[in-house]
Amino acid sequence: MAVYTEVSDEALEAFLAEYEIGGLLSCKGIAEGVENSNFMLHTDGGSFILTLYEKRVHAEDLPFFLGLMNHLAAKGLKCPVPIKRKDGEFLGALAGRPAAIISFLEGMSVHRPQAKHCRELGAAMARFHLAGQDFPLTRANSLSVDQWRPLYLSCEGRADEVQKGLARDIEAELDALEKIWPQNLPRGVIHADAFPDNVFFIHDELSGLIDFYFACTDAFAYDLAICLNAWCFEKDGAFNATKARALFQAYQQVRPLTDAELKALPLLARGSALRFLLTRLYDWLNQPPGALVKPKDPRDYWKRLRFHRDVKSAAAYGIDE
Ligand SMILES: Nc1ncnc2c1ncn2[C@@H]1O[C@H](COP(=O)(O)OP(=O)(O)O)[C@@H](O)[C@H]1O
Ligand SMILES: N[C@@H](CCOP(=O)(O)O)C(=O)O
Repeated sequence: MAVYTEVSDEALEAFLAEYEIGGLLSCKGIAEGVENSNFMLHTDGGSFILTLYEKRVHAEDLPFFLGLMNHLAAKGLKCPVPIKRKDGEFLGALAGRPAAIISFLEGMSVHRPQAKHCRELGAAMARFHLAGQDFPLTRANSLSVDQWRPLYLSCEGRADEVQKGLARDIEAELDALEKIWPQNLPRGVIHADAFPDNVFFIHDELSGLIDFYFACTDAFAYDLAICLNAWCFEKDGAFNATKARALFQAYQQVRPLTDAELKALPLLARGSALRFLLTRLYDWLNQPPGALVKPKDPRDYWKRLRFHRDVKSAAAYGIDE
């Protein structure tokens, strides 16, 4: 369960007194999620999500994340809105952690995405990329190519504990990708974690994106490569070209990809697979004793990485070049 920090009733009451959202009716921990402690909050003013930011979120990045949600919502994108405190700030502190309240978004994530969901996602990602273009803040991607080797080294040569051969493959991939990682692609604000658990639907219609806590300034096509890996592979690891085609077609109807972006896609997909392989590997090898959050299996992303290594062009993803 993703509640790492407990909150006392007294501390919560004092925290809520800084807002104008009415009195507390209930507050319950939310089981889903990996990174932060989340609570479902009901007050006289409505339903909200209370988040206490944990290990991977740095306090100095929070104005970017919260400001971005506010900016996107103002532009009509479906996403939570951060709630302002009486002092005009989005961010406060609770139980020794930075904390914020955001609006509750109706909808449910889909466990087995179909092509129609990928189509909805593609259009939403393109709208998101366009809506972020005049967001004034920037944030470097702290999990991009230059961070992958340090992340791997922090796993202390233990990759083969997960599966024999993994270490050799990761090292070869790092050597290759560090040399040929695409530069100068169209860039702007990307979500960087638009996995199915972070996209809500109501009756198969996308009702909003959540969890902007990996958002950063990077290549738009890299964001799509992340979606490709997260949405277009089956549970058994098989690639589904119909879903990929739906994702890219819908994206391109709103924001056409440039030739350079199309050419770079196989590499971006490899890099995206390596990025999630590495964070999952780290979490797998560093499970805190008694942790209730089950780490995700890094091997799923190893399979994706090997798939993309053999891809020669974006045509393999169902895109007409
Ligand atoms: N604005 C929101 N509206 C409704 N539910 C939300 C909202 N934000 C988060 N949640 C719920 O909390 C869960 C965890 O949120 P998430 O931001 O993904 O956490 P983490 O960053 O810890 O992974 C989500 O799966 C969802 O159930
Ligand atoms: N999406 C990442 C893990 C981050 O979890 P989230 O709940 O913050 O999306 C992965 O699948 O490795």
